[in-house]
Amino acid sequence: MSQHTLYFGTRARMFKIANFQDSDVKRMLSKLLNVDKAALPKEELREYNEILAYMETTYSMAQVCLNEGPCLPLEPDLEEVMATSRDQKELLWAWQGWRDAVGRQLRMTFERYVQLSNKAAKLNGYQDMGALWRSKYESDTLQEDLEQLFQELQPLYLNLHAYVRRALYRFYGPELIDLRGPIPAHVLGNMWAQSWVNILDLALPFPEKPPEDITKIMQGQHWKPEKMFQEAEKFFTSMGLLSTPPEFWKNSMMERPTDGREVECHASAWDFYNGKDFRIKKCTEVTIEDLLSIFHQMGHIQYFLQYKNLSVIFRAGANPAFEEAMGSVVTLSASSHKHLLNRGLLSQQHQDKEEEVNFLMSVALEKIAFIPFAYLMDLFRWKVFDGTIEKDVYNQEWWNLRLKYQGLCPPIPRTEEDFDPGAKFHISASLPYIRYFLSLVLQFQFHEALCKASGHMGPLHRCDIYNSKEAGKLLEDVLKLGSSKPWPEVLEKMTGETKVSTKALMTYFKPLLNWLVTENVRQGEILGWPDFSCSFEGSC
Ligand SMILES: CC(=O)N[C@@H](CC(=O)O)C(=O)NC[C@H](CC1(C(=O)N[C@@H](Cc2ccc(O)cc2)C(=O)O)CCCC1)C(=O)O
Ligand SMILES: [Zn+2]
Repeated sequence: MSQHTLYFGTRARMFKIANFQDSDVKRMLSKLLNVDKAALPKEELREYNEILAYMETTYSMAQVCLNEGPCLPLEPDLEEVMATSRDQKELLWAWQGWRDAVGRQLRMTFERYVQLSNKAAKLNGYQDMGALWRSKYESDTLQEDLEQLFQELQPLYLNLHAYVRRALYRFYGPELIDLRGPIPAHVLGNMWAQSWVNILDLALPFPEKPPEDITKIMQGQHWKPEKMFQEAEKFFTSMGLLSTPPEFWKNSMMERPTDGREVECHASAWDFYNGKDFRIKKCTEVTIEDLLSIFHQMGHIQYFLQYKNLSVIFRAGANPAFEEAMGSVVTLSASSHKHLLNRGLLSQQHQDKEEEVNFLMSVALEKIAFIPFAYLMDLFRWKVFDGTIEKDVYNQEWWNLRLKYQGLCPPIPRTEEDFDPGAKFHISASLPYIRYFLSLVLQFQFHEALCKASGHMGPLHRCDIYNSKEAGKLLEDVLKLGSSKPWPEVLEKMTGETKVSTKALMTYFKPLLNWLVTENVRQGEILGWPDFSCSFEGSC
Protein backbone atom coordinates (compact mmCIF):
# COMPACT_ATOMS: atom_id res chain seq x y z
CA MET A 1 0.00 0.00 0.00
CA SER A 2 2.87 2.37 0.93
CA GLN A 3 4.65 1.71 -2.39
CA HIS A 4 1.43 2.26 -4.35
CA THR A 5 0.73 5.47 -2.39
CA LEU A 6 4.25 6.79 -2.96
CA TYR A 7 4.33 5.93 -6.69
CA PHE A 8 0.97 7.54 -7.51
CA GLY A 9 1.43 10.37 -5.01
CA THR A 10 4.69 11.37 -6.61
CA ARG A 11 3.14 11.34 -10.08
CA ALA A 12 0.07 13.28 -8.92
CA ARG A 13 2.41 16.09 -7.85
CA MET A 14 3.22 16.72 -11.52
CA PHE A 15 -0.28 18.11 -12.12
CA LYS A 16 -2.00 21.34 -11.06
CA ILE A 17 -5.48 20.38 -9.83
CA ALA A 18 -6.83 23.82 -10.73
CA ASN A 19 -6.21 23.02 -14.41
CA PHE A 20 -8.80 20.22 -14.34
CA GLN A 21 -12.60 20.50 -14.72
CA ASP A 22 -13.83 16.98 -13.94
CA SER A 23 -14.77 16.92 -10.24
CA ASP A 24 -13.93 13.21 -9.87
CA VAL A 25 -10.46 13.72 -11.34
CA LYS A 26 -9.84 16.72 -9.10
CA ARG A 27 -11.03 14.69 -6.08
CA MET A 28 -8.76 11.76 -7.02
CA LEU A 29 -5.71 14.00 -7.49
CA SER A 30 -6.21 15.77 -4.16
CA LYS A 31 -6.53 12.42 -2.35
CA LEU A 32 -3.42 11.05 -4.12
CA LEU A 33 -1.33 14.04 -3.05
CA ASN A 34 -1.42 12.96 0.60
CA VAL A 35 1.13 10.17 0.94
CA ASP A 36 1.20 10.36 4.75
CA LYS A 37 4.33 8.79 6.30
CA ALA A 38 5.62 7.64 2.87
CA ALA A 39 6.76 11.26 2.35
CA LEU A 40 9.59 10.70 4.83
CA PRO A 41 13.13 10.09 3.54
CA LYS A 42 13.95 6.36 3.47
CA GLU A 43 16.00 6.36 6.68
CA GLU A 44 13.41 8.26 8.69
CA LEU A 45 10.55 6.14 7.27
CA ARG A 46 12.38 3.04 8.48
CA GLU A 47 12.85 4.61 11.93
CA TYR A 48 9.17 5.66 11.98
CA ASN A 49 7.97 2.14 11.14
CA GLU A 50 10.26 0.72 13.83
CA ILE A 51 8.78 3.14 16.36
CA LEU A 52 5.20 2.17 15.40
CA ALA A 53 6.12 -1.52 15.62
CA TYR A 54 7.79 -1.02 19.01
CA MET A 55 4.78 0.85 20.45
CA GLU A 56 2.26 -1.69 19.20
CA THR A 57 4.38 -4.69 20.28
CA THR A 58 4.91 -3.21 23.75
CA TYR A 59 1.15 -2.74 24.04
CA SER A 60 0.22 -6.20 22.78
CA MET A 61 2.84 -8.09 24.82
CA ALA A 62 2.40 -6.21 28.11
CA GLN A 63 1.26 -8.18 31.18
CA VAL A 64 0.76 -7.42 34.86
CA CYS A 65 2.16 -10.04 37.25
CA LEU A 66 0.72 -11.10 40.60
CA ASN A 67 3.38 -11.27 43.37
CA GLU A 68 4.12 -14.97 43.08
CA GLY A 69 1.25 -15.86 40.80
CA PRO A 70 0.70 -15.75 37.01
CA CYS A 71 1.11 -12.72 34.72
CA LEU A 72 -2.13 -11.37 33.23
CA PRO A 73 -2.49 -9.91 29.69
CA LEU A 74 -4.98 -7.10 29.00
CA GLU A 75 -7.42 -9.27 27.03
CA PRO A 76 -9.25 -10.99 28.53
CA ASP A 77 -7.76 -11.04 32.05
CA LEU A 78 -7.11 -7.42 33.09
CA GLU A 79 -10.25 -6.25 31.28
CA GLU A 80 -12.15 -8.94 33.19
CA VAL A 81 -10.76 -7.62 36.52
CA MET A 82 -11.69 -4.03 35.63
CA ALA A 83 -15.18 -5.15 34.58
CA THR A 84 -16.08 -7.48 37.45
CA SER A 85 -13.98 -6.66 40.55
CA ARG A 86 -15.68 -4.52 43.21
CA ASP A 87 -12.55 -4.42 45.39
CA GLN A 88 -11.01 -1.00 44.83
CA LYS A 89 -7.55 -2.23 45.87
CA GLU A 90 -7.63 -4.96 43.23
CA LEU A 91 -8.91 -2.46 40.67
CA LEU A 92 -6.09 -0.09 41.58
CA TRP A 93 -3.54 -2.94 41.20
CA ALA A 94 -4.71 -3.66 37.62
CA TRP A 95 -5.11 0.03 36.73
CA GLN A 96 -1.63 1.02 37.96
CA GLY A 97 0.06 -2.19 36.78
CA TRP A 98 -1.17 -1.72 33.22
CA ARG A 99 0.06 1.88 33.09
CA ASP A 100 3.45 0.88 34.54
CA ALA A 101 3.77 -1.95 31.99
CA VAL A 102 2.75 0.10 28.91
CA GLY A 103 2.48 3.85 29.37
CA ARG A 104 5.82 4.27 31.14
CA GLN A 105 7.64 2.20 28.47
CA LEU A 106 6.30 4.31 25.63
CA ARG A 107 7.00 7.80 26.94
CA MET A 108 10.35 8.43 25.23
CA THR A 109 9.40 6.64 22.01
CA PHE A 110 6.22 8.70 21.76
CA GLU A 111 8.24 11.93 21.80
CA ARG A 112 10.21 10.75 18.72
CA TYR A 113 6.93 9.53 17.13
CA VAL A 114 5.56 13.08 17.43
CA GLN A 115 8.63 14.60 15.77
CA LEU A 116 8.59 12.19 12.81
CA SER A 117 4.80 12.44 12.44
CA ASN A 118 5.00 16.21 12.21
CA LYS A 119 7.89 16.02 9.73
CA ALA A 120 5.80 13.69 7.52
CA ALA A 121 2.81 16.02 7.80
CA LYS A 122 4.91 19.04 6.77
CA LEU A 123 6.28 17.11 3.77
CA ASN A 124 2.64 16.63 2.73
CA GLY A 125 1.96 20.34 3.02
CA TYR A 126 0.26 20.32 6.44
CA GLN A 127 1.09 22.42 9.51
CA ASP A 128 1.38 19.29 11.71
CA MET A 129 0.01 15.72 11.91
CA GLY A 130 -3.13 16.91 13.69
CA ALA A 131 -3.93 19.13 10.70
CA LEU A 132 -3.37 16.17 8.35
CA TRP A 133 -5.71 13.96 10.42
CA ARG A 134 -8.40 16.69 10.50
CA SER A 135 -8.15 17.21 6.73
CA LYS A 136 -9.95 13.87 6.21
CA TYR A 137 -13.18 15.64 7.20
CA GLU A 138 -12.88 18.26 4.44
CA SER A 139 -14.20 21.03 6.71
CA ASP A 140 -12.53 24.24 7.79
CA THR A 141 -14.93 24.57 10.74
CA LEU A 142 -14.38 21.04 12.07
CA GLN A 143 -13.09 21.97 15.53
CA GLU A 144 -15.83 24.52 16.18
CA ASP A 145 -18.50 22.09 14.92
CA LEU A 146 -17.17 19.35 17.22
CA GLU A 147 -17.16 21.69 20.24
CA GLN A 148 -20.78 22.65 19.42
CA LEU A 149 -21.83 18.97 19.32
CA PHE A 150 -20.01 18.35 22.61
CA GLN A 151 -21.80 21.29 24.31
CA GLU A 152 -25.20 20.04 23.11
CA LEU A 153 -24.52 16.67 24.74
CA GLN A 154 -23.25 18.10 28.05
CA PRO A 155 -26.64 18.10 29.93
CA LEU A 156 -27.01 14.38 29.20
CA TYR A 157 -23.44 13.58 30.29
CA LEU A 158 -23.49 15.74 33.43
CA ASN A 159 -26.71 14.12 34.63
CA LEU A 160 -25.35 10.66 33.99
CA HIS A 161 -22.05 11.52 35.73
CA ALA A 162 -23.82 12.86 38.84
CA TYR A 163 -26.12 9.84 39.01
CA VAL A 164 -23.28 7.30 38.61
CA ARG A 165 -21.17 9.16 41.19
CA ARG A 166 -24.04 8.76 43.68
CA ALA A 167 -24.29 5.02 42.86
CA LEU A 168 -20.53 4.60 43.43
CA TYR A 169 -20.77 6.64 46.64
CA ARG A 170 -23.44 4.24 47.94
CA PHE A 171 -21.18 1.26 47.23
CA TYR A 172 -17.62 2.52 47.97
CA GLY A 173 -18.46 5.22 50.56
CA PRO A 174 -17.25 8.77 51.22
CA GLU A 175 -13.60 7.85 51.72
CA LEU A 176 -13.37 7.06 47.99
CA ILE A 177 -16.14 9.14 46.37
CA ASP A 178 -16.63 12.91 46.80
CA LEU A 179 -20.22 13.78 45.83
CA ARG A 180 -19.08 17.22 44.67
CA GLY A 181 -15.86 16.08 43.03
CA PRO A 182 -14.48 14.05 40.11
CA ILE A 183 -14.79 10.25 40.08
CA PRO A 184 -11.61 8.11 40.56
CA ALA A 185 -10.82 6.59 37.17
CA HIS A 186 -10.40 2.97 38.30
CA VAL A 187 -13.94 2.18 39.56
CA LEU A 188 -15.96 2.70 36.33
CA GLY A 189 -15.70 -0.91 35.06
CA ASN A 190 -13.23 -0.22 32.25
CA MET A 191 -9.45 0.20 32.02
CA TRP A 192 -9.82 3.69 30.52
CA ALA A 193 -13.23 4.61 32.04
CA GLN A 194 -14.44 5.05 28.45
CA SER A 195 -17.49 2.81 28.88
CA TRP A 196 -19.30 2.30 32.21
CA VAL A 197 -21.61 -0.52 31.13
CA ASN A 198 -19.86 -3.02 33.43
CA ILE A 199 -21.07 -1.22 36.57
CA LEU A 200 -24.72 -1.35 35.46
CA ASP A 201 -25.41 -3.56 38.50
CA LEU A 202 -24.35 -0.71 40.79
CA ALA A 203 -26.27 1.93 38.79
CA LEU A 204 -29.49 0.13 37.86
CA PRO A 205 -32.43 2.60 38.21
CA PHE A 206 -34.85 -0.19 39.18
CA PRO A 207 -32.71 -2.89 40.85
CA GLU A 208 -35.78 -5.03 41.54
CA LYS A 209 -36.12 -5.52 37.78
CA PRO A 210 -32.61 -6.54 36.64
CA PRO A 211 -32.19 -7.29 32.90
CA GLU A 212 -31.53 -10.89 31.86
CA ASP A 213 -27.80 -11.75 31.62
CA ILE A 214 -27.32 -12.30 27.89
CA THR A 215 -23.75 -13.54 28.31
CA LYS A 216 -25.03 -16.33 30.57
CA ILE A 217 -27.78 -17.15 28.03
CA MET A 218 -25.20 -17.29 25.19
CA GLN A 219 -22.94 -19.59 27.22
CA GLY A 220 -25.95 -21.68 28.22
CA GLN A 221 -26.79 -22.07 24.52
CA HIS A 222 -23.17 -23.10 23.85
CA TRP A 223 -22.43 -20.16 21.50
CA LYS A 224 -18.98 -20.35 19.87
CA PRO A 225 -17.02 -17.48 18.25
CA GLU A 226 -17.84 -18.71 14.72
CA LYS A 227 -21.56 -18.63 15.50
CA MET A 228 -21.15 -15.06 16.75
CA PHE A 229 -19.61 -14.07 13.41
CA GLN A 230 -22.37 -15.88 11.51
CA GLU A 231 -24.99 -14.08 13.61
CA ALA A 232 -23.46 -10.72 12.73
CA GLU A 233 -23.23 -11.59 9.01
CA LYS A 234 -26.86 -12.78 9.04
CA PHE A 235 -27.94 -9.33 10.22
CA PHE A 236 -26.51 -7.73 7.08
CA THR A 237 -27.75 -10.39 4.64
CA SER A 238 -31.23 -10.19 6.24
CA MET A 239 -31.32 -6.58 4.96
CA GLY A 240 -30.36 -7.70 1.44
CA LEU A 241 -26.73 -6.59 1.89
CA LEU A 242 -23.67 -8.58 0.78
CA SER A 243 -22.48 -11.81 2.42
CA THR A 244 -18.81 -12.39 3.18
CA PRO A 245 -16.70 -14.37 0.68
CA PRO A 246 -15.20 -17.80 1.58
CA GLU A 247 -11.75 -16.18 2.02
CA PHE A 248 -13.17 -14.22 4.98
CA TRP A 249 -13.97 -17.43 6.88
CA LYS A 250 -10.69 -19.04 5.87
CA ASN A 251 -8.35 -16.11 6.60
CA SER A 252 -9.91 -14.36 9.62
CA MET A 253 -8.54 -14.95 13.12
CA MET A 254 -11.58 -15.33 15.39
CA GLU A 255 -9.90 -16.58 18.58
CA ARG A 256 -6.66 -15.99 20.43
CA PRO A 257 -4.25 -18.62 18.95
CA THR A 258 -3.38 -21.52 21.26
CA ASP A 259 -0.21 -22.44 19.33
CA GLY A 260 1.90 -19.94 21.28
CA ARG A 261 1.77 -17.19 18.59
CA GLU A 262 1.82 -13.76 20.26
CA VAL A 263 -0.90 -11.63 18.59
CA GLU A 264 -2.22 -8.08 18.96
CA CYS A 265 -5.61 -8.91 20.46
CA HIS A 266 -7.28 -5.53 19.96
CA ALA A 267 -10.06 -6.34 17.45
CA SER A 268 -9.63 -5.02 13.91
CA ALA A 269 -11.09 -5.35 10.40
CA TRP A 270 -8.84 -5.46 7.34
CA ASP A 271 -9.34 -4.68 3.65
CA PHE A 272 -6.59 -6.19 1.44
CA TYR A 273 -7.66 -3.96 -1.46
CA ASN A 274 -7.78 -6.87 -3.93
CA GLY A 275 -11.57 -7.18 -4.02
CA LYS A 276 -11.42 -10.69 -2.55
CA ASP A 277 -9.53 -10.79 0.76
CA PHE A 278 -11.27 -9.20 3.79
CA ARG A 279 -10.54 -10.25 7.39
CA ILE A 280 -11.34 -9.67 11.04
CA LYS A 281 -8.75 -10.34 13.73
CA LYS A 282 -10.27 -10.75 17.21
CA CYS A 283 -9.54 -12.73 20.38
CA THR A 284 -13.23 -13.52 20.80
CA GLU A 285 -14.78 -14.42 24.16
CA VAL A 286 -18.39 -15.64 24.31
CA THR A 287 -19.97 -12.49 25.82
CA ILE A 288 -22.65 -10.02 24.66
CA GLU A 289 -19.98 -7.28 24.67
CA ASP A 290 -17.91 -9.28 22.17
CA LEU A 291 -20.98 -10.11 20.07
CA LEU A 292 -21.76 -6.39 19.68
CA SER A 293 -18.11 -5.66 18.94
CA ILE A 294 -18.26 -8.28 16.15
CA PHE A 295 -21.31 -6.49 14.72
CA HIS A 296 -19.18 -3.35 14.67
CA GLN A 297 -16.31 -5.12 12.88
CA MET A 298 -18.70 -6.74 10.41
CA GLY A 299 -19.91 -3.22 9.61
CA HIS A 300 -16.38 -2.39 8.47
CA ILE A 301 -16.33 -5.55 6.35
CA GLN A 302 -19.68 -4.65 4.75
CA TYR A 303 -18.30 -1.21 3.83
CA PHE A 304 -15.19 -2.88 2.27
CA LEU A 305 -17.45 -5.24 0.26
CA GLN A 306 -19.78 -2.49 -0.94
CA TYR A 307 -17.03 -0.23 -2.31
CA LYS A 308 -14.65 -2.95 -3.57
CA ASN A 309 -15.30 -2.09 -7.26
CA LEU A 310 -14.43 1.58 -6.84
CA SER A 311 -11.00 2.93 -7.76
CA VAL A 312 -8.70 2.07 -4.84
CA ILE A 313 -8.40 5.85 -4.21
CA PHE A 314 -12.06 5.92 -3.18
CA ARG A 315 -12.06 2.70 -1.11
CA ALA A 316 -12.68 4.36 2.24
CA GLY A 317 -15.67 5.69 4.17
CA ALA A 318 -17.22 9.03 3.17
CA ASN A 319 -15.17 10.20 6.15
CA PRO A 320 -13.60 8.10 8.95
CA ALA A 321 -16.63 8.66 11.21
CA PHE A 322 -18.95 7.17 8.56
CA GLU A 323 -16.84 3.99 8.65
CA GLU A 324 -17.21 3.76 12.41
CA ALA A 325 -20.90 4.65 12.39
CA MET A 326 -21.78 1.92 9.86
CA GLY A 327 -20.81 -0.85 12.25
CA SER A 328 -22.20 0.84 15.33
CA VAL A 329 -25.59 1.73 13.81
CA VAL A 330 -26.31 -1.98 13.43
CA THR A 331 -25.49 -2.60 17.10
CA LEU A 332 -28.27 -0.14 18.03
CA SER A 333 -30.78 -2.54 16.47
CA ALA A 334 -28.94 -5.72 17.51
CA SER A 335 -28.90 -4.67 21.18
CA SER A 336 -32.60 -3.75 21.23
CA HIS A 337 -34.95 -5.85 23.37
CA LYS A 338 -37.07 -6.60 20.30
CA HIS A 339 -34.10 -8.02 18.36
CA LEU A 340 -32.60 -10.05 21.17
CA LEU A 341 -36.03 -11.53 21.95
CA ASN A 342 -36.54 -12.39 18.28
CA ARG A 343 -33.12 -14.08 18.14
CA GLY A 344 -33.80 -16.17 21.21
CA LEU A 345 -31.32 -14.34 23.42
CA LEU A 346 -34.03 -13.02 25.75
CA SER A 347 -37.13 -14.83 26.99
CA GLN A 348 -39.11 -12.07 28.67
CA GLN A 349 -41.82 -11.06 26.19
CA HIS A 350 -42.23 -7.35 26.90
CA GLN A 351 -40.55 -4.55 28.87
CA ASP A 352 -42.55 -2.35 31.22
CA LYS A 353 -41.70 1.35 31.69
CA GLU A 354 -39.19 0.68 34.48
CA GLU A 355 -37.42 -2.11 32.58
CA GLU A 356 -37.21 0.28 29.63
CA VAL A 357 -35.41 2.87 31.80
CA ASN A 358 -33.05 0.12 32.94
CA PHE A 359 -32.38 -0.76 29.29
CA LEU A 360 -31.76 2.87 28.30
CA MET A 361 -29.39 3.20 31.25
CA SER A 362 -27.34 0.25 29.96
CA VAL A 363 -27.07 1.87 26.52
CA ALA A 364 -26.20 5.26 28.08
CA LEU A 365 -23.44 3.72 30.22
CA GLU A 366 -21.89 2.49 26.98
CA LYS A 367 -22.59 5.40 24.64
CA ILE A 368 -23.05 8.59 26.72
CA ALA A 369 -20.15 7.86 29.10
CA PHE A 370 -18.02 7.49 25.96
CA ILE A 371 -18.68 11.03 24.62
CA PRO A 372 -16.09 13.08 26.56
CA PHE A 373 -13.46 10.33 26.34
CA ALA A 374 -13.82 10.09 22.55
CA TYR A 375 -13.64 13.89 22.31
CA LEU A 376 -10.54 14.40 24.46
CA MET A 377 -8.42 11.61 22.92
CA ASP A 378 -7.62 13.72 19.85
CA LEU A 379 -7.95 17.08 21.60
CA PHE A 380 -4.89 15.83 23.49
CA ARG A 381 -3.02 14.59 20.40
CA TRP A 382 -3.87 17.65 18.29
CA LYS A 383 -2.32 19.82 21.03
CA VAL A 384 0.72 17.54 21.24
CA PHE A 385 1.19 17.74 17.46
CA ASP A 386 0.73 21.53 17.27
CA GLY A 387 3.07 22.06 20.22
CA THR A 388 0.49 23.52 22.64
CA ILE A 389 1.27 20.57 24.93
CA GLU A 390 5.03 20.30 25.41
CA LYS A 391 6.63 16.94 26.03
CA ASP A 392 7.57 17.62 29.66
CA VAL A 393 3.92 18.08 30.66
CA TYR A 394 2.28 15.28 28.58
CA ASN A 395 0.84 13.47 31.61
CA GLN A 396 -0.46 16.40 33.62
CA GLU A 397 -2.07 17.87 30.49
CA TRP A 398 -3.68 14.48 29.81
CA TRP A 399 -5.19 14.50 33.31
CA ASN A 400 -6.25 18.14 32.96
CA LEU A 401 -8.33 17.08 29.96
CA ARG A 402 -9.63 13.95 31.76
CA LEU A 403 -10.76 16.21 34.62
CA LYS A 404 -12.21 18.96 32.44
CA TYR A 405 -14.18 16.77 30.02
CA GLN A 406 -14.83 13.49 31.82
CA GLY A 407 -14.90 14.61 35.47
CA LEU A 408 -12.37 11.93 36.38
CA CYS A 409 -9.15 12.02 38.37
CA PRO A 410 -6.34 9.49 38.84
CA PRO A 411 -6.75 7.25 41.93
CA ILE A 412 -3.07 7.71 42.82
CA PRO A 413 -0.55 10.53 42.19
CA ARG A 414 0.79 10.67 38.63
CA THR A 415 4.20 12.02 37.59
CA GLU A 416 5.94 12.85 34.33
CA GLU A 417 7.62 9.43 34.54
CA ASP A 418 4.15 8.10 33.62
CA PHE A 419 2.56 8.37 30.19
CA ASP A 420 -1.06 7.36 30.83
CA PRO A 421 -2.38 8.19 27.32
CA GLY A 422 0.02 5.53 25.97
CA ALA A 423 -1.91 2.88 27.90
CA LYS A 424 -4.75 3.22 25.35
CA PHE A 425 -4.47 1.10 22.17
CA HIS A 426 -5.19 3.85 19.63
CA ILE A 427 -2.41 6.05 20.98
CA SER A 428 0.16 3.22 20.90
CA ALA A 429 -1.11 2.22 17.41
CA SER A 430 -1.29 5.80 16.11
CA LEU A 431 -4.99 5.37 15.21
CA PRO A 432 -6.95 8.66 15.17
CA TYR A 433 -9.94 8.73 17.51
CA ILE A 434 -12.19 11.76 16.79
CA ARG A 435 -13.94 9.45 14.31
CA TYR A 436 -15.54 7.65 17.27
CA PHE A 437 -16.86 10.89 18.79
CA LEU A 438 -18.46 11.92 15.50
CA SER A 439 -19.64 8.34 14.93
CA LEU A 440 -21.54 8.44 18.23
CA VAL A 441 -23.69 11.31 16.95
CA LEU A 442 -23.89 10.01 13.37
CA GLN A 443 -24.95 6.47 14.32
CA PHE A 444 -28.15 7.78 15.94
CA GLN A 445 -28.84 10.01 12.94
CA PHE A 446 -28.39 6.97 10.68
CA HIS A 447 -30.47 4.80 13.04
CA GLU A 448 -33.36 7.29 12.84
CA ALA A 449 -33.18 7.39 9.02
CA LEU A 450 -32.93 3.61 8.65
CA CYS A 451 -35.76 3.03 11.14
CA LYS A 452 -37.95 5.46 9.20
CA ALA A 453 -37.08 3.69 5.94
CA SER A 454 -37.98 0.35 7.53
CA GLY A 455 -41.43 1.70 8.42
CA HIS A 456 -40.77 1.57 12.18
CA MET A 457 -43.35 3.37 14.30
CA GLY A 458 -42.85 4.30 17.97
CA PRO A 459 -39.83 5.10 20.15
CA LEU A 460 -36.41 5.00 18.49
CA HIS A 461 -34.94 2.69 21.13
CA ARG A 462 -37.46 -0.03 20.24
CA CYS A 463 -36.51 -0.05 16.57
CA ASP A 464 -34.83 -3.08 14.96
CA ILE A 465 -33.99 -2.82 11.24
CA TYR A 466 -33.25 -6.59 10.97
CA ASN A 467 -34.87 -8.10 7.81
CA SER A 468 -35.70 -4.63 6.41
CA LYS A 469 -34.85 -4.58 2.70
CA GLU A 470 -35.80 -0.87 2.51
CA ALA A 471 -33.28 0.04 5.22
CA GLY A 472 -30.76 -2.23 3.49
CA LYS A 473 -31.24 -0.43 0.17
CA LEU A 474 -30.72 2.97 1.80
CA LEU A 475 -27.57 1.71 3.51
CA GLU A 476 -26.27 0.09 0.30
CA ASP A 477 -26.69 3.33 -1.70
CA VAL A 478 -24.51 5.13 0.83
CA LEU A 479 -21.89 2.42 1.45
CA LYS A 480 -21.09 1.81 -2.22
CA LEU A 481 -20.14 5.49 -2.72
CA GLY A 482 -17.07 4.98 -0.53
CA SER A 483 -15.19 8.28 -0.35
CA SER A 484 -16.01 9.25 -3.96
CA LYS A 485 -18.36 12.07 -2.94
CA PRO A 486 -18.08 14.79 -0.24
CA TRP A 487 -19.59 13.37 2.95
CA PRO A 488 -22.34 16.06 3.34
CA GLU A 489 -23.78 14.81 0.02
CA VAL A 490 -23.64 11.23 1.31
CA LEU A 491 -25.25 12.23 4.61
CA GLU A 492 -28.06 13.97 2.72
CA LYS A 493 -28.65 10.84 0.63
CA MET A 494 -29.11 8.84 3.83
CA THR A 495 -30.91 11.27 6.13
CA GLY A 496 -32.07 14.23 4.03
CA GLU A 497 -29.82 16.47 6.15
CA THR A 498 -26.41 17.88 5.20
CA LYS A 499 -25.31 18.58 8.80
CA VAL A 500 -24.43 16.28 11.68
CA SER A 501 -27.15 16.70 14.32
CA THR A 502 -27.57 15.49 17.91
CA LYS A 503 -31.38 15.56 17.57
CA ALA A 504 -31.75 11.81 16.98
CA LEU A 505 -29.45 10.94 19.89
CA MET A 506 -31.38 13.26 22.22
CA THR A 507 -34.68 11.73 21.03
CA TYR A 508 -33.40 8.21 21.70
CA PHE A 509 -32.36 9.06 25.29
CA LYS A 510 -35.22 11.48 26.12
CA PRO A 511 -37.07 9.03 28.43
CA LEU A 512 -33.81 8.40 30.32
CA LEU A 513 -32.86 12.09 30.59
CA ASN A 514 -36.31 12.83 32.05
CA TRP A 515 -35.82 10.09 34.64
CA LEU A 516 -32.22 11.18 35.42
CA VAL A 517 -33.12 14.85 35.95
CA THR A 518 -35.99 13.90 38.28
CA GLU A 519 -33.75 11.51 40.22
CA ASN A 520 -30.85 13.96 40.48
CA VAL A 521 -33.15 16.76 41.68
CA ARG A 522 -34.66 14.37 44.24
CA GLN A 523 -31.15 13.55 45.52
CA GLY A 524 -30.06 17.20 45.41
CA GLU A 525 -27.12 16.26 43.19
CA ILE A 526 -24.53 18.82 42.11
CA LEU A 527 -23.97 18.62 38.34
CA GLY A 528 -20.27 18.79 37.56
CA TRP A 529 -17.29 18.58 39.94
CA PRO A 530 -16.69 21.94 41.65
CA ASP A 531 -14.66 20.22 44.40
CA PHE A 532 -11.89 19.21 42.07
CA SER A 533 -9.17 20.08 44.57
CA CYS A 534 -7.67 16.61 44.82
CA SER A 535 -5.88 15.70 48.06
CA PHE A 536 -2.39 15.49 46.47
CA GLU A 537 -0.86 16.55 43.15
CA GLY A 538 -3.83 15.98 40.86
CA SER A 539 -5.13 12.67 42.23
CA CYS A 540 -8.43 12.01 44.03
C1 LIG B 1 -6.91 -1.82 9.73
C2 LIG B 1 -7.70 -1.04 10.72
O1 LIG B 1 -7.20 -0.32 11.55
N1 LIG B 1 -9.05 -1.16 10.63
C3 LIG B 1 -9.91 -0.38 11.53
C4 LIG B 1 -11.26 -0.16 10.86
C5 LIG B 1 -11.07 0.67 9.61
O2 LIG B 1 -10.48 1.76 9.75
O3 LIG B 1 -11.50 0.20 8.55
C6 LIG B 1 -10.15 -1.20 12.81
O4 LIG B 1 -10.54 -2.32 12.73
N2 LIG B 1 -9.92 -0.55 13.97
C7 LIG B 1 -10.07 -1.25 15.24
C8 LIG B 1 -11.27 -0.76 16.06
C9 LIG B 1 -11.63 -1.85 17.07
C10 LIG B 1 -12.60 -1.42 18.17
C11 LIG B 1 -12.17 -0.13 18.84
O5 LIG B 1 -10.99 0.11 18.96
N3 LIG B 1 -13.14 0.66 19.30
C12 LIG B 1 -12.76 1.89 20.05
C13 LIG B 1 -13.96 2.84 20.18
C14 LIG B 1 -15.26 2.16 20.32
C15 LIG B 1 -15.73 1.84 21.59
C16 LIG B 1 -16.98 1.25 21.73
C17 LIG B 1 -17.74 0.96 20.59
O6 LIG B 1 -18.97 0.41 20.74
C18 LIG B 1 -17.26 1.26 19.32
C19 LIG B 1 -16.02 1.87 19.19
C20 LIG B 1 -12.25 1.51 21.43
O7 LIG B 1 -12.37 0.32 21.78
O8 LIG B 1 -11.70 2.38 22.10
C21 LIG B 1 -12.62 -2.51 19.24
C22 LIG B 1 -14.05 -2.84 19.52
C23 LIG B 1 -14.93 -1.96 18.67
C24 LIG B 1 -14.03 -1.33 17.67
C25 LIG B 1 -12.47 -0.49 15.15
O9 LIG B 1 -13.05 -1.44 14.61
O10 LIG B 1 -12.84 0.71 15.03
ZN1 LIG C 1 -14.49 0.56 13.91
